[in-house]
Amino acid sequence: MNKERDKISIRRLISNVGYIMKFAMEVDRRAVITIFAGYLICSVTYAVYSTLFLKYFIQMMQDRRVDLVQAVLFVFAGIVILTVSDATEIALENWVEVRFLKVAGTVQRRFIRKAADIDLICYDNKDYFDDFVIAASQSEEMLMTGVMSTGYIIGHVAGIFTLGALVLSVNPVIAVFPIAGFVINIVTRFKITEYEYNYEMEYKRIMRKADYSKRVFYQPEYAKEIKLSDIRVPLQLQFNEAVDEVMDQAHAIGIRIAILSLINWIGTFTVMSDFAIPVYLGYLALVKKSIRLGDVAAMNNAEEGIRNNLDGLNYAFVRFQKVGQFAERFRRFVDYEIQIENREGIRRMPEERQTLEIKDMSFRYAGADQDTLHHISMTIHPGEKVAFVGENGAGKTTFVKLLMHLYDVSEGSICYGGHDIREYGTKEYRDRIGAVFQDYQIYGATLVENVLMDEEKEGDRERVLQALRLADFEKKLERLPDGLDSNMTREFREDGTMLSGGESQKVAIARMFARTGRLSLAILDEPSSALDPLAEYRLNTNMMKNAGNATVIFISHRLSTTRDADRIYMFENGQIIEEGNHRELMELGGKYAAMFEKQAYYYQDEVDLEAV
Ligand SMILES: Nc1ncnc2c1ncn2[C@@H]1O[C@H](COP(=O)(O)OP(=O)(O)OP(=O)(O)O)[C@@H](O)[C@H]1O
Repeated sequence: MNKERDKISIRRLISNVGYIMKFAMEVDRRAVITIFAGYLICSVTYAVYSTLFLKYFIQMMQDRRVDLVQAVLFVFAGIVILTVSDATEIALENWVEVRFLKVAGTVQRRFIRKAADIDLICYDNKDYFDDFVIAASQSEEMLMTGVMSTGYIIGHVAGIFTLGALVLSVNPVIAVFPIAGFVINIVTRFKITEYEYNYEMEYKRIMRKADYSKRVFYQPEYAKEIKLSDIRVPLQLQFNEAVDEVMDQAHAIGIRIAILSLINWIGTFTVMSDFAIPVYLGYLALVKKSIRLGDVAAMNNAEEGIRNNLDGLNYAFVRFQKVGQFAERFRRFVDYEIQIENREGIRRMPEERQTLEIKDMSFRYAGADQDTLHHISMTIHPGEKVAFVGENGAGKTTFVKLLMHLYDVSEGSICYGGHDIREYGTKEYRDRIGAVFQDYQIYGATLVENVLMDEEKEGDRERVLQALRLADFEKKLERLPDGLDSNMTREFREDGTMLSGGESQKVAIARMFARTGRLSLAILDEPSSALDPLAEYRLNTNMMKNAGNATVIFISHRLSTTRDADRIYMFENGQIIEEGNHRELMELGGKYAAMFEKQAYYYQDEVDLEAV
């Protein structure tokens, strides 16, 4: 966690709280106004009851101005006022709980929509990512705290004004006591909150490491390796170190907080209220005889009320401080302007398949100190089958991510049909591209949804069946309990289907076949890495046969799969160092030829697939 980024000025803090309130009003104006009005009513009625009512009652009794019936009626009126005040508060608090479930739902819906649309670049930036995770996980709590604290503040300020007016009308000196207590309280409380907040941030930073180790020990996908290796040792060490560090921090901050709390308690409660006020009121009533018995009771209650309201105000401010700090992230998330994903474009995508032209293009990841791709140029005509090869980390996946417009290029351009792809609406452009990446996912949904990657509509089934057939998944499909409706993963169902690595990859590949009719460009990033040689062979033949007129770009480390490509590009350190078809590159006798020969040597015993 970046400490500098967490430091914000008081002005910014106030503006952040204002931002949260505006957001809350936008989501549920009625709830916010009801909360404010409710706390205002509770506070004023209680202030009136505990002072004016009591004062007149005692004075009437003292002066014997009332008979029994009047006294009973007066008491009854008091009970009614008190009941209204308390009942409003209780009802309000219960109502808020329920109402905020609705607010939370609305906020979560908005956040999920935004998170799904956020640019990929944000996932590469640790700070953005932290902002998003924290903003999304704490948004409801923060909104509720912000609104409730504002409600409390309105109530407390109204209470202080009502009671303050009464105190000032009797004896202004009495007002000094709660104010002095308030000052001690606010200074110490703010400091305590600052310590607590810093600790919380440090805790999150330190525990991220520990959480990682914990996650690794709990999750099934790590279980095999954990049992079969000693990776647990460094992870356990990491966990222990994090816990020790957190404990040291807690100890250091704990002592400071304890001292401040003591000062706070002595200053605020003991000296100011329990001792100073009663003594001063006693002096006024008994020695100076400047106030009456009713006034003593009313003043004592008023002072207590003012102090409680000031304390409440104080707590509300402290909570504001937290809300304001968290809101910094919330704001960054809500205000983040989605750049690529929501781009509408100024040009419609052409209906016909077009040439893809990359012109002197370079790319650098955000925060990186050098380019990952350098001055790449190439032209891919419609329907061509093109292979990208090269060592790990050479930049092949980055290049296809740029072709899919998941990032904007840093220099140069990518053109489709003669126009920069930034001129097309992102969604419309991507709609024509099918991609299977190395890190595809199988989702906790039915098989048919996993292939369509969309809701199922009428007439989709036949297409999905055909796609699964082409992806060589037919045999497995016959064995699935509910066929296309089988639930994948055990995320939500005990009896969910767990696919093997190769089977999952076939489902991912079927996604591509399910769309081939509509595709202009099919991208396969090592589509056959988890397949056995036979399945790989079938995949390649099916892909070439069924891609129709779509341009196919595939990345592969097994050079036996690239032989039939129209053109092969060899990547090295973010540059293209060789290009041509298999025969040309072999004749060139460069890096491709050397790599191919090395692989041929290792795989010479591989099955003669043409014969299968
Ligand atoms: N999100 C990212 N942020 C910063 N650097 C990245 C990011 N993704 C990849 N890189 C870096 O870019 C370089 C190229 O990675 P890329 O995945 O494009 O290589 P590749 O040729 O596809 O490798 P492989 O064959 O192993 O899949 C690598 O050095 C990698 O560390």
